[in-house]
Formats: sequence, structure tokens, C-alpha cells
Amino acid sequence: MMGSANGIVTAPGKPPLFSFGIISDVQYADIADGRSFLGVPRYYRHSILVLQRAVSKWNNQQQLSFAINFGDIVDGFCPKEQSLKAVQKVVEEFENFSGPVYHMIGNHCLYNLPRKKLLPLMKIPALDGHAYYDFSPIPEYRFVVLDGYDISAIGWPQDHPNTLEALKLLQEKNPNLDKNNPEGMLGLERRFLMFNGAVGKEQLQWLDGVLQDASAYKQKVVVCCHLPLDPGAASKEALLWNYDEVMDVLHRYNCVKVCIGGHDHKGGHSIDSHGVHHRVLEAALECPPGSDAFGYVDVYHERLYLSGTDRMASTDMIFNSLGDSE
Ligand SMILES: Nc1ccn([C@@H]2O[C@H](COP(=O)(O)O)[C@@H](O)[C@H]2O)c(=O)n1
Ligand SMILES: O=P(O)(O)OC[C@H](O)CO
Repeated sequence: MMGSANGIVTAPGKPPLFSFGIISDVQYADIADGRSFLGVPRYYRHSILVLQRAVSKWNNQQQLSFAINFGDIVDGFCPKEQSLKAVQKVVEEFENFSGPVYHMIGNHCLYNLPRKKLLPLMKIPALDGHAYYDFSPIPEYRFVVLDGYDISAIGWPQDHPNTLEALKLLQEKNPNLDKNNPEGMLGLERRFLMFNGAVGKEQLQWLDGVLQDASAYKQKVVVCCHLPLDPGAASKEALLWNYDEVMDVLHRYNCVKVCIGGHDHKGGHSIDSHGVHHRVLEAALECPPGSDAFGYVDVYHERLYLSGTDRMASTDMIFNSLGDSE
């Protein structure tokens, strides 16, 4: 038997119920290497090689049931006349994976193409342009994919009510002319930046319904969103605008065990006040040539184990069983 940090003992070599591949923030562009606003190197051409190696490893690995892309497949600096081809190129790389791939949108996807064009290309099941959905790979588990740019100043037509709602919020919350600039904003208020967004009211209701249903079927839930939900796992500047409202919904139910996100390229891990794990994935874009950031997750009844490659840290996420009826 094998011990772990929180004292729970598990049997080594126990086969997972199923496994899936993960990668985030590929942000491919056929342009020279650059840096983030804060000076972190970004390798725009190399990132697609990271994705290629991820797919090749996933295909040669033990059986993976599916893969999840946590968003931002093409960078905002991609020349606009190349956006369509670049998105298609990255999607095609994902399609070399032998199983289904579940995509979600990130801000950089939306800098390149409007939702209307993007969602069909990424084969995101969408209703009225909304990009949230759920799926259940086995009866015991439910995956919920949130649309963190539901209320957003990017991606919707300029006169769309969701754009207007986002612009109003940014106007109220962010005093700077450049709404991506957090200067002078204090604490968690620093999340009110244009490159973030919110989950709208309808989506919150949908989420509540899905979690009710999952609870009724005694399913465990993994929540996926490009934008991080827990301040403990990410920079304040990277959080979903209404992370607190979403967390309130998640915390009404014991079925939510793990939330996974991207966007905050350095990555992170926390366990919140209700024992829910939050894992923010390290970005493929920031891997210096020859290095990688992707992984696969083994799913068990009582934990998720992320096996990371190179810059993606491995993480054992053992569930808090308090309140579980099983
Ligand atoms: N501290 C910061 C961070 C960012 N910005 C603005 O956001 C844009 C995107 O940032 P990246 O991290 O993706 O490079 C950047 O061009 C800045 O306009 C900022 O003002 N202050
Ligand atoms: O989406 P990006 O690449 O502009 O980066 C977002 C920041 O990492 C959030 O802190």
C-alpha cells in the first residue's frame, strides 16, 4: 500500500476507471518568438510541436478515452489573414488523436475568429453561440465544460447584449483606459480585465441543473473552464469575473471534486474551503524548444492523478469524501 500527503492510503498499480489527455494554451502562430507583457518568453511556432508530441504520446500511451483542450489554441498575434488556417491547422493536429477531443474557447481563440466561425471549427456543441456543455464518459463521472467568455467584450458581435453587459462591467470595475491594464486595482478586483469574462445567468442555472442531476445519479463531477475559478490556484488577474458566483453553485453540491483550467500560464494547484481541487495547467506556449507541457489524467473512484510531462507538474488529487453518501 502507498501513503499520500493527506494520509489516505491507496493500492499501487490499481487500474484507473478511465484516463484522458490534457493540454492548454497552445497559442500557436507562425511568428517569431516573443514575450508576454510581463516579459515571460513565448514560443509561438514551437507550441504546435508540443501539441504534436502530446498527441503522439496520448496515442502510444495506455488507452486514453478522450482528450481535453483547455483553450487558446491560436495566439492573438497571429496575422488576421492567417487566423482561419491557423485554427484549422491546430484542430487537425488534435484530430490525429485516436479518440474524441473536447475543446473549449479561450480569449486568444476569440481574438482570431468570432464565436460564430470558431465554434463549428472546434466542433463545440453550441446553442445560440454559447459554448458550454457536459458529457459523461462512464456512468460514475460527469464532465462539465464552462464557457468563461459567455459575458465578454470579445467574440460576440459589438452590439450583442453580452458584449454590452461585459463593457458595462469593465467600465464600472476598471478605471484604466486600457481595459487589460490592472494598474491601481486592488486585490481580487484585479480580475476585471478585458481578457477575462464571466459565466452568464442562464449558464449558471444550467450548471445548477447539471449538478442536481449528477447528484441524483451519484456521479462525481470534474469542472473544466479556460478561466481559473479559485484565487488559491491562480493570479488574481487571471480569474473568471464571477468566480465567486460559480463557486457558490459548485459548493451547493458534494459531487464536484475537481476543477481544471488554463489561462494563467505558470500553472497552479489548490484545495478550496470545501475540499475541491483546482488545477490550473501550465501552458504549452511557454515551453522552450525541446520541452513540453501536457499530460494525462487517470481517474479513480476516490481521486484523479495527473501525470505531467516536463513543465506540467504531476498532481495527485484525492477527493474529500465528507458528505458523500457512498
Ligand atoms: N500586468 C499587465 C498584464 C497585461 N496587460 C495588458 O494585457 C495585454 C495582454 O497581456 P499578456 O500577458 O498576454 O502579454 C498586454 O498587451 C497589456 O495590454 C497589462 O496592461 N498589464
Ligand atoms: O491569455 P493571455 O495569454 O493573454 O494571458 C493571460 C494571463 O496569463 C492571465 O494572467
